[in-house]
Amino acid sequence: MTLADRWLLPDGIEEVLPPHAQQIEHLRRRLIDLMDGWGYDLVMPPVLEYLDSLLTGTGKDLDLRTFKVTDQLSGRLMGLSADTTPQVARIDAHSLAPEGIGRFCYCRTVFHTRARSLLASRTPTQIGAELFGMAGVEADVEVISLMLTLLRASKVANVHLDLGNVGVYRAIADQAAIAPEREAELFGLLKLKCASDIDAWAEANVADKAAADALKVLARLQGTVEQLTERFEQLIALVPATATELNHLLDVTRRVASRHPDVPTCLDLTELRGYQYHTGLVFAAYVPGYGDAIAQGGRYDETGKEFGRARPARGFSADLRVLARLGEFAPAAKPVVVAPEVEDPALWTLVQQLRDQGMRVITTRPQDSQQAQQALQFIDGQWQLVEVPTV
Ligand SMILES: N[C@@H](Cc1c[nH]c[nH+]1)C(=O)O
Repeated sequence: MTLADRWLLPDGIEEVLPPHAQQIEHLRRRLIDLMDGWGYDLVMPPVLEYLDSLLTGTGKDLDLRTFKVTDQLSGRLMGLSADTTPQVARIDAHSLAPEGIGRFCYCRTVFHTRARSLLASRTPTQIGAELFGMAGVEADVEVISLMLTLLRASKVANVHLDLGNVGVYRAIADQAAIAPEREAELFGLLKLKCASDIDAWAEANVADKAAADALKVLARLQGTVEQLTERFEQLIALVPATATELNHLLDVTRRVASRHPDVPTCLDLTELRGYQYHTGLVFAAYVPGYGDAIAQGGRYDETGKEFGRARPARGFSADLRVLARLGEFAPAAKPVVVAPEVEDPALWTLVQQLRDQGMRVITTRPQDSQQAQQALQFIDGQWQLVEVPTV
């Protein structure tokens, strides 16, 4: 290993330097405060815990994405958290188990063995919110509105929203009686959104004619509410069990559109989310020029059951560093003052006062003070704040 190799960071793992680190930290405070204003309590789940509880109720995707280590104390396998959502579900079901509605938010680093996409980090700073114990359209509208408000506060421009519903797929898959070992194939094809391949797969693998036709319709369910109304009706005629979730999707879409008329909204029923714990409505926000969702979430009513308490659950997550990079959020710059390196109690007191007032006071030699707008100087027997002439 050469000296240069020793300094190399692994692929997908990065350090954040000034001024970006401070910008991200300011954005974090802004967004946590914002979620606090919506009644969401901050939680800090452990970064490392037993694998069993970390992966309860989640799909293979999250398992593959989780770094595993052996605990020297218990000999059991532990995992580094790759997603905060199941941990917050555990907090809601078990650690806190609030009587009424539970609203929680978080912001911390999670770890991925493989990045989620070519653009993503392997150590994203996951920020998000989870809402428990509230069912119905209002709950989905609240969570989506909070996500869009966070994106606006991050000053991310031109956001558009995609909405889907995993429950619709599930209803069709149930009627089609797809063998579990074949389901991954279909999932893969839907992810690629290639309608002709899905048609061929349905013909070859699904005996129930209505369910096979429904899969073909599903493969083409991408567009606006107006464009898809007729196909929704076709789908309900083929698989009546899809009706509840499709109508729910339409309700949520209309309510979100009326609250956020500036955010273009599209439906995409082939969007099935990666971690496979979602059970109903799913959504994701995109911006032009970034080929990946910048925030995503959905409903996952089953996860709490694994921890002894099933109740309605939905939430969203984003990578704070992506929001800071794509958004225009800029914290107000603090005034910079330089103070000379002189040991004088009067100067020390004044420096502390100015720092308490929110100024950035740097003790330095005058010749090192290029970035300062003001300086403390000893004039007429006392320390005074003077403007530094800009050159
Ligand atoms: N944690 C999920 C998003 C989510 C939060 N809550 C529900 N879904 C993700 O990162 O994809």
